[in-house]
Amino acid sequence: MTRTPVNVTVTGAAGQIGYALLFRIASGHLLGADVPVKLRLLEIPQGVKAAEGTAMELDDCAFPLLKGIDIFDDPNQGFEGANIALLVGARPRTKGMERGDLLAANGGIFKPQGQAINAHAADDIKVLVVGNPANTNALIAQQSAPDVPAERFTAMTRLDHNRALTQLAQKTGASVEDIKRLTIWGNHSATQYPDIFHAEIAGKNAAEVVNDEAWLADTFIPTVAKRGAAIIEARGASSAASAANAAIDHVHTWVNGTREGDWTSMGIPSDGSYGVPEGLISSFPVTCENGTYEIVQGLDINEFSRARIDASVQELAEERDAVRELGLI
Ligand SMILES: NC(=O)C1=CN([C@@H]2O[C@H](COP(=O)(O)OP(=O)(O)OC[C@H]3O[C@@H](n4cnc5c(N)ncnc54)[C@H](O)[C@@H]3O)[C@@H](O)[C@H]2O)C=CC1
Ligand SMILES: O=C([O-])CC(=O)C(=O)O
Repeated sequence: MTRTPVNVTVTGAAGQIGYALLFRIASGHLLGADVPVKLRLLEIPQGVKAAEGTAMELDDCAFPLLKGIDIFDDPNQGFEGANIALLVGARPRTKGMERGDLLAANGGIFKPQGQAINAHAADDIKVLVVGNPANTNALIAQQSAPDVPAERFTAMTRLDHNRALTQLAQKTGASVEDIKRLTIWGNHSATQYPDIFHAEIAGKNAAEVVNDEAWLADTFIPTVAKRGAAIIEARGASSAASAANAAIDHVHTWVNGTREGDWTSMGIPSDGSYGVPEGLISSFPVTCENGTYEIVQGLDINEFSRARIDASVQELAEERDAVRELGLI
């Protein structure tokens, strides 16, 4: 039986992450080696020509699963029939820009995109927001799409999750695939909290294996939380290939499920679990099955973790209040 292609809309398609992302979507890494895709690339008018160049290269790969590429500069067309939307394009912070200016500039992108998703996307749309500030951009898009179930809007903390896995593996000499149940809580920002208290390394509690609270507080957490800045410092450009890889992982896990006995981290609208105010798009431990996710319940949160989760959630609440004041939600 021939499968109907899945429509995947990618915004910011001509950017750094877009260039690292599109070839992997087209080669089957996003949804699976047997799932045909059609790409819908959304750019601003100045980005269209570069997106056309990338589309030429995609054609030149002769990917068997790639059933079409269309390029748009109008979100209403870009999200038409979209089953999966990767919102990558965002307004970066430039010199002298205050946080409020950044939120306002991104509101000008994510509000109309949320409205376009509401009006034109397929009924089964799943949205991943990558563009920063990812959690609050996701909140703006979600609030602008009242007819789409809120849980379909997610923000990317999988890059943080993957960074934490490797830091922990390198510290303990374990292999990344032996590590399970690690969690990123809160915001995709320097306040995020990578939590190893429930993680397991080859079946043993990770915090007990590490047994070094000073390393946790002074090395592990800041290394993971500030990794984006460290990459910018070293590379002279922000994480692109690793961010694209994390976006692939996020959607692949959401659609195809978490592995047995493990969970992942996703920024999702809070249902009030773990004291995170309902509606904030915050990172939680989640399991995925059959294209849906559920927050892992019943974890004991110790004092060390509680203070850090609360601080990151407080930052999310402040960002929400700021965009509310700007009339964006
Ligand atoms: N959540 C996460 O873990 C991470 C998030 N990021 C964020 O991802 C975003 C993209 O990063 P890069 O690709 O490196 O940036 P980039 O600047 O190379 O590309 C962004 C692209 O978005 C396009 N764009 C801007 N406004 C748009 C709109 N309204 N509609 C469609 N396209 C639009 C631009 O023309 C540009 O081609 C940034 O906000 C970055 O901070 C980056 C790394 C990790
Ligand atoms: O700050 C940025 O643009 C990059 C980023 O989010 C990250 O690498 O985690």
